[in-house]
Amino acid sequence: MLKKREYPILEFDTCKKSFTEPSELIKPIDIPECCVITFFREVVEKKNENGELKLIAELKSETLTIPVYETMYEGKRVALTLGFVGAAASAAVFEELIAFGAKKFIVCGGAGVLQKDIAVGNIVLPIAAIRDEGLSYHYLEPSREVEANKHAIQVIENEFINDGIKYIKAKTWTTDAIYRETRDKIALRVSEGCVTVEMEAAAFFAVAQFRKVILGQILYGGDDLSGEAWDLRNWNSRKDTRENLVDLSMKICLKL
Ligand SMILES: O=P(O)(O)O[C@H]1O[C@H](CO)[C@@H](O)[C@H]1O
Ligand SMILES: O=c1cc[nH]c(=O)[nH]1
Repeated sequence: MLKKREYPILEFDTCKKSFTEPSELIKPIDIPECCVITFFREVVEKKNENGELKLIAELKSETLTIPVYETMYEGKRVALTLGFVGAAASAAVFEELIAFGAKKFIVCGGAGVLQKDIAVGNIVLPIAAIRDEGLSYHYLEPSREVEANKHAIQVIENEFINDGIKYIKAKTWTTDAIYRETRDKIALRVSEGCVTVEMEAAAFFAVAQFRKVILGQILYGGDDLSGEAWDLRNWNSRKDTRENLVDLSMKICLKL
């Protein structure tokens, strides 16, 4: 039996096998090896309306169904689907995609910025995430941070450099509690080297390590938490940034 610790979240189980093992519950499908998970729903919907996507699966949960599509990028098959907001739900979607047979992933989403000079739309490449969420503690021993996959970081950077895309390489703060981002917590995370805050990176990195699949994440600067008051900056209406990022993610994913 597991040793009881003061806090349940620290009771890490080294046993790799789950009672609910995804590979025993979910049958593999004919899914492309490369899969882009995006949080930009309107971009996926537009591609679907334009007839660019083929539905290959549906990930059902109690409250909503996430479509999994396949598309072609420069003559190659790539899967395209949506993330589910929050570490726990995103990790479940990710597990199911792995069980289907996908092996290489790029995630693209937005994040709050903790540094004033990161404009809306600026690209951030997270190299590690501060584990201020719960999900990753079920996959990896407790630690402050989880690193992103080094190969994925290299491939993403090569593409940014080749395409002349400016980017910031830094840590991100993954939180479960969007409405408990306090001044002092923001200052602490900045002192630890974080430039963004979001809700999924630590979970994606932890599951990827545990399942031995390749995953890289690309964020773009959204709302601003670096000033006196929170500034929405209309970040989620940046149509072009979001469309370009999904296409760029497909291009990079096929190079992983
Ligand atoms: O645009 P996305 O990637 O969803 O980013 C951020 O916005 C959501 C919170 O509103 C969380 O998912 C967080 O990570
Ligand atoms: O998690 C998040 C995402 C965007 N903006 C925030 O302040 N927090």
